[in-house]
Amino acid sequence: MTIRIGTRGSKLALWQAEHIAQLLRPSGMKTEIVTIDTKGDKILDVTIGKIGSKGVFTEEIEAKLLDGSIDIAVHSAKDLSSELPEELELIAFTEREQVNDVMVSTNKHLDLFKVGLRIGTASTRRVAFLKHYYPNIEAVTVRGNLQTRIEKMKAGECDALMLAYAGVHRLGYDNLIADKIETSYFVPAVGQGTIAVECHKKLDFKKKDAVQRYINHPDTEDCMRAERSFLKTLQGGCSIPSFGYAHYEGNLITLKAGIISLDGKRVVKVKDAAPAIDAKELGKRVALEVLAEGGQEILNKIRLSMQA
Ligand SMILES: NCc1[nH]cc(CCC(=O)O)c1CC(=O)O
Repeated sequence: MTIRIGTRGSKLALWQAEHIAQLLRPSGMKTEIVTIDTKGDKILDVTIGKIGSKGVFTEEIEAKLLDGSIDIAVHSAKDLSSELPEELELIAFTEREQVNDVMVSTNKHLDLFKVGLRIGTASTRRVAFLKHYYPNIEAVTVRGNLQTRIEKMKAGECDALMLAYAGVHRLGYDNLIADKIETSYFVPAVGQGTIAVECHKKLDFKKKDAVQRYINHPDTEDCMRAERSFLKTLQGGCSIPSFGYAHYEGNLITLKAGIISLDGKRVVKVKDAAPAIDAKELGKRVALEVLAEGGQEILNKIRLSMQA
C-alpha cells in the first residue's frame, strides 16, 4: 500500500514531508511525495496579511485531498486556518519542536536595543510584538521562502530576521541563530513548531491507522486541540496578530493566548489551565475571555484597517 503525501514545494515543506515519510517507514507502508504549488508560494511581493484570504498555503493542497489525488497533506500546523473543509480532518501532529522564535543574523553580537535596528519579518504578530517590546527596532518586510529570506538578509535588506526556531533548525541554519526569544513575552503563533497531517475523513482505514500510530504525538495533539479551538473561537485567520501556546504542566494543559494591536500598543493576554479532556473547552473559554477583555475591539480595528 502506498500513502501519497501532498506538500508545498519549498525546502522546509519538503523537509517536513520527508520527515513524515520517514516516520511512516516502520509501518510497512510505501510513500510517495507529491509537490503542489499554492497561492502563498506564487505571490511573493506582498505580506501574507495583505493577500487576505484564509489558507493561502493550503487551498490547492486541500483540493487534491478532496479529489483523492493525494492521501494525506503535510503542513506546518501554524499555516492551517482554524476551520477545515467539512470533508477533511487533522489526524496527527508530530512531537513539537522548540516553539520559540529566534533572531537569525550574520552578526553574532546583535544588540536588540540599538536604535534603527532593521528586523526582517512578514508576520503581523512579530511586527506588533517588536513594536511593543522594542520601539527602537524598524520592522522591514522580507518575504519568500526561508533560504530566500536569509539570502536577502545577507545582501543587506535587514540586520536580522525573526523566524520560528523550528524552521531554522529543520533547514540547518542553527549557526546563524544570534538570539533566542523567550515565549514568556513573545508568545508564538498557534501551531508553531509542529507538523500537522490532514486527510479526507473517508481515507482508507489502514492508511489512517498507520498515520495515527506512527506519526501522532498525543501530548502535542492535546495542546493543539486547545490552541486551535482558541483560534476558531477568536475567528482570527492567519493575518491577525493573535498568539497562543499550550503546554503540559503536570497533568493539566496550560494555555496562554491573546491578541495584540497592529501598532503594538494594546495586548490582551489570558492564561488558564484544564485537563486534556477539556482541551477544546479551554481554548474556547480563553478566546471568549480575550474577546471580552478588549480583544474584540482590537479585532474590529484591525478588520477596519484592512479594508482601507
Ligand atoms: N509562516 C511560515 C512558516 N510556517 C511555519 C514556519 C516554521 C516552522 C514551524 O513553525 O513549524 C514558518 C516560518 C517562520 O515563521 O519562521
